[in-house]
Amino acid sequence: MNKLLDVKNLSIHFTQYTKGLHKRILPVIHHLDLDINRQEIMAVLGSSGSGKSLLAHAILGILPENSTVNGTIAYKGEQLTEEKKLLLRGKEIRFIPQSVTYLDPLMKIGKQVQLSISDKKEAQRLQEDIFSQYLLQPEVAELYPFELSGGMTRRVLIASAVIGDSTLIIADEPTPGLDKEALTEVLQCFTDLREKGKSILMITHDIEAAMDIADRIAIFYAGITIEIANKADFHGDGKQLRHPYTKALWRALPENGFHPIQGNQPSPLDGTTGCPFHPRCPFAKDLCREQLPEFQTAGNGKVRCHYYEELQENNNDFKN
Ligand SMILES: Nc1ncnc2c1ncn2[C@@H]1O[C@H](COP(=O)(O)OP(=O)(O)OP(=O)(O)O)[C@@H](O)[C@H]1O
Ligand code: NI
Repeated sequence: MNKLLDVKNLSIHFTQYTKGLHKRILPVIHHLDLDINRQEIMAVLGSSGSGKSLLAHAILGILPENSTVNGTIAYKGEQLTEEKKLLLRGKEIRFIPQSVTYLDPLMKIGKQVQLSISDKKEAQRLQEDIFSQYLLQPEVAELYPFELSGGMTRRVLIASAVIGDSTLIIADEPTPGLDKEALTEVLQCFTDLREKGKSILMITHDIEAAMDIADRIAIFYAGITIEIANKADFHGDGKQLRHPYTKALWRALPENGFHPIQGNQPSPLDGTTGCPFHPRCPFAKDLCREQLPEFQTAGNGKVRCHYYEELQENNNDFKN
């Protein structure tokens, strides 16, 4: 079976208690769908707050206590239960966290990396090997997290995630703050890992990095997957792209004319009905305001838009 991970209709809400102990339910993710094949790099694109990190945390089983998850996550064809997540986390499924605060500030770097190796006898040797592979000087093992530069910290986080036998690597924003050279290095490291048979879920804001190395790209908007496209769909005038938001993201790139997108993504508390993009969509009709579109197969991708076929045909008239 080619499919490694299959997330269907995932929703997450948080239960909060406000002043006077009033209970409030905060629905932050509604309909996330995502699948990853073996030996594939799947990028997840979406603006801040669209639910990218929460999806990663749901797969890993590290969501906060006050969260409730619905929907299904299958791994290798079987339901990924909380017990299984605990068994696989840090072993078959590895995580490169978004925040460097995941490193223990009081533990030397070498020791921290060794913690992720199950064969304790081999831990030091493997850690030294991986450091040389990631161009980290042996002395780095003796440093504390605050002594590392941004680029070095990223490399340490990546090195500890790829050490040993993993099948799926989830990288949450692995590239911000890197200079061009370090960025190329990190992206190359991901394509090497794919060559070695691993699958990678790469969460990013960087559409260009995504297009550089991903096989497919999933686009999230306000906690909903609105499109899954092949890398090849991102070219020319964007005609192959299906959702108006994806088309708008494409057209906002400097090389495509820098057409900005007006407005903001709705917050979970706005109570926006229908398609979450409708307040910003120049093509929105009554149906878009009333009903959330189904996530449907469209060519070799998927889209959640009532009028995507019409839009694909009239791509050149696209205005925003
Ligand atoms: N513990 C929490 N309690 C309440 N709301 C939360 C919690 N964690 C996240 N959220 C909300 O869920 C939404 C999605 O958050 P998430 O961290 O997944 O976004 P993201 O796409 O990773 O954004 P960024 O690009 O900024 O990292 C946001 O609106 C966020 O405020
Ligand atoms: Ni995030």
